[in-house]
Amino acid sequence: MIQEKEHKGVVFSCEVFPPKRDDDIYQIYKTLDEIKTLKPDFISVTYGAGGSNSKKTATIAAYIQNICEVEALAHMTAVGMDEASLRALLFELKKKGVENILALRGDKPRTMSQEEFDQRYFKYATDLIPEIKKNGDFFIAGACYPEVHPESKNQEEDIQHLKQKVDLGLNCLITQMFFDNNAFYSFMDKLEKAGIDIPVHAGIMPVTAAKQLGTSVTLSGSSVPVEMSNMIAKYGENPEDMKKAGIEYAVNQILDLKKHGVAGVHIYSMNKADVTKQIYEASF
Ligand SMILES: NC(=O)C1=CN([C@@H]2O[C@H](COP(=O)(O)OP(=O)(O)OC[C@H]3O[C@@H](n4cnc5c(N)ncnc54)[C@H](O)[C@@H]3O)[C@@H](O)[C@H]2O)C=CC1
Ligand SMILES: Nc1nc(=O)c2c([nH]1)NC[C@@H]1CN(c3ccc(C(=O)N[C@@H](CCC(=O)O)C(=O)O)cc3)CN21
Repeated sequence: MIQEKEHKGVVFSCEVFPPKRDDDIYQIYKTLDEIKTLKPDFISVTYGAGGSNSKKTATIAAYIQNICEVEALAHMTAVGMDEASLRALLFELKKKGVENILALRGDKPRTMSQEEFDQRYFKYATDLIPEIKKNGDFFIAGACYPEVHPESKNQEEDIQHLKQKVDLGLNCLITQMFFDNNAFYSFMDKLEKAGIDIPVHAGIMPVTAAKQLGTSVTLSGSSVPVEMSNMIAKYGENPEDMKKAGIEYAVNQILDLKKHGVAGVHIYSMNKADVTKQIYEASF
């Protein structure tokens, strides 16, 4: 199980996603074999929209936990689940030796109608956490939003909901990606005022290709600082230079976060072992 308290220094973790095609599973194992040499404190695995990938998430998490011998954090999204499917998935994870879960509400899957989404069984991550606790002794992480969740009216409301989530017994938080560290620092001040004192891991997305930014911003609503748009304007057309600049941007973010006493850094690796390795080596 992830043991935050015993950890000395800044916790380092990263994130992979299950391949879309079943026959690409060996590629992700190869990626994980490379990432594990960095000895991350944990590696998280995303969960396919609506549960289509839940088997793959559990399989990959088991590989991380049992073959790589790195703590695996399995993402779990409530949106397509009910009590029975949740229990079955928890049973499956337990059986595979996976003890850490990122409890998420989840995005609306493309294949789900708005009506189905509105009538979902678990409304929020807050509904999912007690169900997980009922079914075993898991380490539970949650998501948080330095620049406010896109569906929230304002930051006060968003932090109130976050406080409810934390009070249900979360062990740590992982932030949505952000490109402006000041957004994170001001968020952390507000969390302290709200009495939220569990470790917060800063989510860093290396933007190593210009087209990546569009998808990321659509998902997160994160603001793009002028340094980043300048970087894309300057290097966007040249893949090699863009990759270098994107890595450098992430490294600078991390070095500054460490100076400010961040508890952990979570790299949205996007299955790119070489990018993750370069960032790790330059910043840890
Ligand atoms: N896979 C990942 O690593 C990450 C995924 N996400 C995605 O972000 C989205 C949101 O997921 P979560 O943060 O888990 O959702 P959440 O359920 O904690 O919050 C979603 C929205 O509902 C509001 N809310 C929360 N609890 C509420 C309550 N009890 N009553 C009324 N409103 C409430 C929040 O303020 C927020 O606007 C999902 O689409 C998730 O998949 C976000 C960050 C990381
Ligand atoms: N709203 C939201 N949903 C998520 O699933 C999510 C977040 N936010 N924020 C944190 C991480 C980041 N995640 C991401 C970020 C980017 C892509 C993305 O760019 N996907 C592309 C291509 C991926 C590739 O093959 O390189 C896609 O077309 O799916 C996917 C998941 C998953 N997580």
